[in-house]
Amino acid sequence: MTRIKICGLTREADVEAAVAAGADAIGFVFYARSPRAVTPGRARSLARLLPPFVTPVGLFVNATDAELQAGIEALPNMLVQFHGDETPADCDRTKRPYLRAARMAPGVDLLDFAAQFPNAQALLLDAHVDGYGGGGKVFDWSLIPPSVSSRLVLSGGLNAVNVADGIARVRPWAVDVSSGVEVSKGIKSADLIHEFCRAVRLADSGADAELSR
Ligand SMILES: O=C(O)c1ccccc1N[C@@H]1O[C@H](COP(=O)(O)O)[C@@H](O)[C@H]1O
Repeated sequence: MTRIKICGLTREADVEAAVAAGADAIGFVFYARSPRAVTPGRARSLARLLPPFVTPVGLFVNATDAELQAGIEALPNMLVQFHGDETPADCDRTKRPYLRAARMAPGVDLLDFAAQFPNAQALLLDAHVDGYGGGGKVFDWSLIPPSVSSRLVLSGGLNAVNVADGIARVRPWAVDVSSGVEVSKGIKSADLIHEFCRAVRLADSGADAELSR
């Protein structure tokens, strides 16, 4: 079963829509330059809407220790998503479970990158865009070496139309979407969230049918 993360939530109604649609994880952007940024206090009040077994994820880009600490204090059970230029030592220093984003572009050696981050719970693969991420851009999935052994979270320009193809080709542990379920930056559409989650479930059931043949 492919896990689903919906990222960049700023409104109660969007959190409720993501939970109702069956999302496994909800991302809060703690990066002040993002149009989807929330403060730790705002993230804490949005995260109160999460039921058990739906994981809050805090996204950081080159954050200071104080910024990380403020996010972790607001959401003590969060998974950290490092989406900037953080080194393995930066990531390990928080002593929290984390995802490490790899910004995919021609020439990126994902095997080498994976070897640098053995403690990451998963590598989150996003397209290389200006502004670090959330650009709604699909990268060339053939850049992913089949031999990479880390768990992968496929991200970057996913939407209800292309996510099944991504699942079939990459077989990721999880998929992550932000722009593809938005009407404008930081404002999600409940309909698009439901369509995205439905497309993931359909892709999974297609894969199951294939396996049982
Ligand atoms: O959402 C942002 O504004 C953002 C800013 C800086 C780094 C990452 C960001 N978002 C993450 O980017 C990927 C891909 O998003 P999209 O679906 O292509 O819009 C996703 O993990 C977002 O969480």
